[in-house]
Amino acid sequence: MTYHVLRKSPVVSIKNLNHYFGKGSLRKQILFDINLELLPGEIVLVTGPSGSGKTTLLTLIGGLRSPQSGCVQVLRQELVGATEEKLVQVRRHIGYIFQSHNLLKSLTACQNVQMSLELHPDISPVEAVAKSTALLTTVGLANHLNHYPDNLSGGQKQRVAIARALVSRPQLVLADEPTAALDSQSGRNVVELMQQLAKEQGCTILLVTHDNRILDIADRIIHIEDGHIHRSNQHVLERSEGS
Ligand SMILES: Nc1ncnc2c1ncn2[C@@H]1O[C@H](COP(=O)(O)OP(=O)(O)OP(=O)(O)O)[C@@H](O)[C@H]1O
Repeated sequence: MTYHVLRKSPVVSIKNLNHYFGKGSLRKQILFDINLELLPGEIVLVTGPSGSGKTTLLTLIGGLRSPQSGCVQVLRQELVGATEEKLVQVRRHIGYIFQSHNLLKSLTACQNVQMSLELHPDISPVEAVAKSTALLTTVGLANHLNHYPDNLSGGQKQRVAIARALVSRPQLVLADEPTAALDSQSGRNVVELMQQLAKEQGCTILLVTHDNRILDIADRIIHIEDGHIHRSNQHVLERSEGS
């Protein structure tokens, strides 16, 4: 019973979130009264025109900037009014995947993945190598463990970034246009891999995209326009499977 309740409690719960950039006469509202819940294991896509506020929402949920008003609960922590220390704590339990993969050029694929485990003191260096090797093998890079990013293709770099985001088994993964720099087949492979790993690990994925070709991986699609959530399609897959 308790387990059931815990499973269903949201990973992200946002109430009445407004966000502004700039000061004085340049102050501009970017997000308007956002209300949103993400449940464990859900894959939720965020679509919307350029400049509509998608990345801003993602960075607020990710504790990469401080939310100014409303309630933003992430992994049971309130981020509105949180100290920088608390934000850092929350970030440790989130996996991030960005368009430009952000791999360190001076580190090999395996070292890039290991890096995200260094934040977890309970994982020894030997375990970190083993976990990183295992996940890079899962994403099809067993033969590229010691390659540097410059010697990997765009799709391979993005797969390293996925391994890095997921190796610590985060409950929440935030992805900002992870397929933008990839050709259509690599993009497809990358999101299917994210979907497979997320379902295996039971983590929630929030993914911002302009890429209509990947919408079918979503359990739910949220559409943002001019800082407002315009549509939130519940359980896309369930409905299309049932029809
Ligand atoms: N640091 C900032 N300071 C001031 N304005 C900003 C800042 N970051 C974003 N904005 C503005 O906020 C609005 C929303 O930007 P945001 O990047 O969230 O949109 P987006 O929907 O992710 O766009 P895109 O699809 O082009 O990435 C835009 O008008 C942008 O110019």
